[in-house]
Amino acid sequence: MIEVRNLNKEFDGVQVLKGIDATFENGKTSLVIGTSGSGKTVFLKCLLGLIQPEKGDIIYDGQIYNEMSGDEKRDLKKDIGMVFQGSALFDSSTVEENVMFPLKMFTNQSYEEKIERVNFVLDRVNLENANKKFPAELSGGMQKRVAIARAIVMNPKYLFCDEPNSGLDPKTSTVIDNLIQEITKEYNITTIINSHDMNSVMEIGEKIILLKHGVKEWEGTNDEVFKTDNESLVDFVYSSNLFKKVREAQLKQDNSGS
Ligand SMILES: Nc1ncnc2c1ncn2[C@@H]1O[C@H](COP(=O)(O)OP(=O)(O)OP(=O)(O)O)[C@@H](O)[C@H]1O
Repeated sequence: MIEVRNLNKEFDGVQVLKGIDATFENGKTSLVIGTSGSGKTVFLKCLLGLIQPEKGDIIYDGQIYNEMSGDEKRDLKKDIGMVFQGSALFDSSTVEENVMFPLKMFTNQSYEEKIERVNFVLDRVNLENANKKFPAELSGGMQKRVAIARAIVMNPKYLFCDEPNSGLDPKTSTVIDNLIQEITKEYNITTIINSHDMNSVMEIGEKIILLKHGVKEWEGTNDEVFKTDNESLVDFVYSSNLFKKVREAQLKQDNSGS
């Protein structure tokens, strides 16, 4: 579980995160949504320890980040898996080498132990025969699977994904979303996804946090999205005509049922 309390971050006097409070539970897929520039990436970078907030606490399973020793912070890094926007694979390394990288960085395992774990996670993301391929030989969806395999190879407690569907077609996006959600439940991971993909919101948003100009504007589940009166959320969702129609149909159905 990750708890965020009164998180504040500013750059050159401009406040980009304004007193964010949030709780992210393990075994659940939480989405942080919001328009471009709303503060999603800065928020994720604060959680990753890449940016130091001026004020507020980030608490990982009861441990306050700012009170951790250097060793504890290093240990925490091993517990965090990250899927970057655009996959961020090493182009000149094979799939196997890409996925093995964190094990080489953080463990003293033998080659046999490492390759056993690599094969296990590749199998888990349905990439059994891709060990010796290079990223350029794979489709965008397959590259994303490799990125997920690499993110979970250390058996993380926390999984952060920055726009995991960017560049993917809607069908492949859904497959990747479902894979992330399945893995989250299977291994009881606390998963936080930055997204502006409404499909993802509706498909896997067990908890959704809407940021607007650095403020937490709304919080709820995917079931609650279409019933909300929150203007900012409606504005965000209504930018897609498809969802506008779905909401109208949903409200009509609810009204006729009551
Ligand atoms: N290192 C930085 N220095 C100065 N300003 C920054 C820095 N990083 C982010 N910002 C500013 O913080 C605000 C929030 O940016 P952020 O990247 O978190 O938005 P976002 O919601 O992730 O947008 P997008 O969906 O486009 O990725 C923006 O106004 C941005 O210009």
